[in-house]
Amino acid sequence: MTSTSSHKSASISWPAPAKLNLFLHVTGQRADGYHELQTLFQFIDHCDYLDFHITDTPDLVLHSNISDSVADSDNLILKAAKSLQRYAQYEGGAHIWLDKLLPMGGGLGGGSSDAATTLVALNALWKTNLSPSKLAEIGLTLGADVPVFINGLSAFAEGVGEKLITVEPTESWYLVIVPDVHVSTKDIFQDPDLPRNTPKVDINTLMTRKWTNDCQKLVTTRHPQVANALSWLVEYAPSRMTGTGACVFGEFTHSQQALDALAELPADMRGFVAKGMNKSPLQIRLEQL
Ligand SMILES: C[C@@](CO)(OP(=O)(O)O)[C@H](O)COP(=O)(O)OP(=O)(O)OC[C@H]1O[C@@H](n2ccc(N)nc2=O)[C@H](O)[C@@H]1O
Ligand SMILES: Nc1ncnc2c1ncn2[C@@H]1O[C@H](COP(=O)(O)OP(=O)(O)O)[C@@H](O)[C@H]1O
Repeated sequence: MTSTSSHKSASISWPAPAKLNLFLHVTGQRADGYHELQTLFQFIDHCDYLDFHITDTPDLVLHSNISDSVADSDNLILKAAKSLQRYAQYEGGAHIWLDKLLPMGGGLGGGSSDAATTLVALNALWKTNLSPSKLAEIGLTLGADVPVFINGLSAFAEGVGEKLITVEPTESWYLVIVPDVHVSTKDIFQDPDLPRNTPKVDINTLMTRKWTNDCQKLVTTRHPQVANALSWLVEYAPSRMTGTGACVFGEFTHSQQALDALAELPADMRGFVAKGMNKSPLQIRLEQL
């Protein structure tokens, strides 16, 4: 059930941060059609926020500012809450408030992050006490990016994104541009022009190699808005796309450099400055309980 009510519980919000794919390689395709990836995930301090009010009755109710664009039956927050309730055979429920601040479908992983925050927060509030690895297993059924958000640490990922090794890339400052276009992950992975056989890289070479995104060429060819954003951004910093797009990010050493570039952003582009974080804001919130 969705309500557009603006009423919020008094509890302190739980963050659901965005991620960047600092690089993204497509290394193969599985028999079920899914693609094998190698990627480097880092969180940024730009988040959605969720509030939870637990109830004795089993209803799960979502109050959100995206109820017009995402139906309840599709919303990963309700799917996550239902999965946990079912797995743990929990008899109560929850009212959940979502303050959606992250752009949707931009390769920042907001939907997966909302799902991860729901699993982590309700596991704590319902006292269902599932281990992080069990939560990640439940999360993986909702989206390939959910496990890294549950794990809460920057990671080199393989498989479809579920095999995680913790790494600590530099916590740079990023100028993220949000092109005004929706890129369908499914369409990109179905396109015959997507390169699918990048040789696997060795974890020991990660930090010294040039970071690239195998989906970028295809997405910029299909979507001039993404190409325009990148050609503007590369004048200021090393830049590339996150996930299957559409967002692109430039990497800066100091916040002021990123803010100076943001101040020059053409009027027809939208963007924000964020800090890379190797420990996610969700993990930090959890440790404060
Ligand atoms: C590419 C990545 C990298 O972080 O990010 P996003 O750009 O979505 O954030 C993710 O792995 C996205 O994973 P996930 O969020 O589960 O993808 P979905 O939107 O569910 O995938 C839509 C469709 O894309 C295809 N797909 C997705 C992931 C993958 N490794 N191989 C695929 O072939 C499948 O056909 C799937 O049905
Ligand atoms: N809570 C949610 N927040 C955002 N998108 C959601 C949510 N639940 C389901 N979705 C669906 O997931 C799609 C992908 O969302 P998102 O995770 O923001 O992008 P991406 O996978 O490109 O990083 C959205 O277009 C939307 O249809």
